[in-house]
Amino acid sequence: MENIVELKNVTKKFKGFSVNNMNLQVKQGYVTGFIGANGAGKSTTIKMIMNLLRPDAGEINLFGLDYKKHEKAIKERIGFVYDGNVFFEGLNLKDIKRIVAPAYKHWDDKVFHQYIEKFELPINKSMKTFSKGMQMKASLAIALSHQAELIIMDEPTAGLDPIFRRELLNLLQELMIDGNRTIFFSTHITTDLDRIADYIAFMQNGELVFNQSIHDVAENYALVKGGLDLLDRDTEKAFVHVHRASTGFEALTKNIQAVKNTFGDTVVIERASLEDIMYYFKGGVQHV
Ligand SMILES: Nc1ncnc2c1ncn2[C@@H]1O[C@H](COP(=O)(O)OP(=O)(O)OP(=O)(O)O)[C@@H](O)[C@H]1O
Repeated sequence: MENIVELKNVTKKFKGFSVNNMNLQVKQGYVTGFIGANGAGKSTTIKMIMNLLRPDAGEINLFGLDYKKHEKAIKERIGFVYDGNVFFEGLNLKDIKRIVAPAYKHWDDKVFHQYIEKFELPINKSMKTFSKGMQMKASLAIALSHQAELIIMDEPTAGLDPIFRRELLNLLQELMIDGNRTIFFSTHITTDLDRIADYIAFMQNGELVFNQSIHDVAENYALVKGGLDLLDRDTEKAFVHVHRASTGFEALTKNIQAVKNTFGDTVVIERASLEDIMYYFKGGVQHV
């Protein structure tokens, strides 16, 4: 099975916001980073993938199974790391483990204790005394202790200090070595993705803009700089969005070849970072 998560024409409407007709595939054996501005709909999508929120229309399959018939079998195979305390606040990790472990067929006590030690978490202290980073670590320790094939994380690096963030990225890389695991996670820290992501799914205003390999993103998107005299209604079509300044323009293209054909060497073409891409897509008029 190539796609471990598959959303087909998924729609979810809230007052003032909707996820529209979303089609998303998460490839097995790879790390997919899920990006988008605040309020783009990432958490809503993740909640639907986790069956914490029901779509109004469309289909969601995980491991080729649907939640209606296979909820337990699906959840068994997922490690979910959530930004926030999903556990009972008053409990300590020992109690939580006692509650959570029996729910998983493949719970591994030894692995759990290894992570608790590695993350330097107190096992007898109430979770309400944990810092945000400690709560994230606890959530991660549990997610990694039942041989999950798919790890889903909603902003796992938010609130972590830079050292643990780097350690976490290394750990995720290690987890990928056996080739059977898939990781899907949302983040605002796009530099983390340069380090570990194979695919980038980019969402804006409730719609998936693209889901491409990081290599294809680098091949397709670029920043273009040049003089204002080069711009007219036709040449501007080569761009997602153009910023004008008195000194010239800077624009994002999703078709480098078209830019080369149109402008030749009258413009400068530079690599676009994921932040550049998000920024320009947010900018307004889109020729997509
Ligand atoms: N239960 C709900 N009822 C009504 N509106 C909601 C609900 N949940 C989310 N929304 C709205 O849906 C939109 C998308 O929110 P969502 O949390 O999915 O965005 P996000 O991309 O995860 O943002 P962030 O990066 O800030 O976490 C927001 O406008 C939010 O207010």
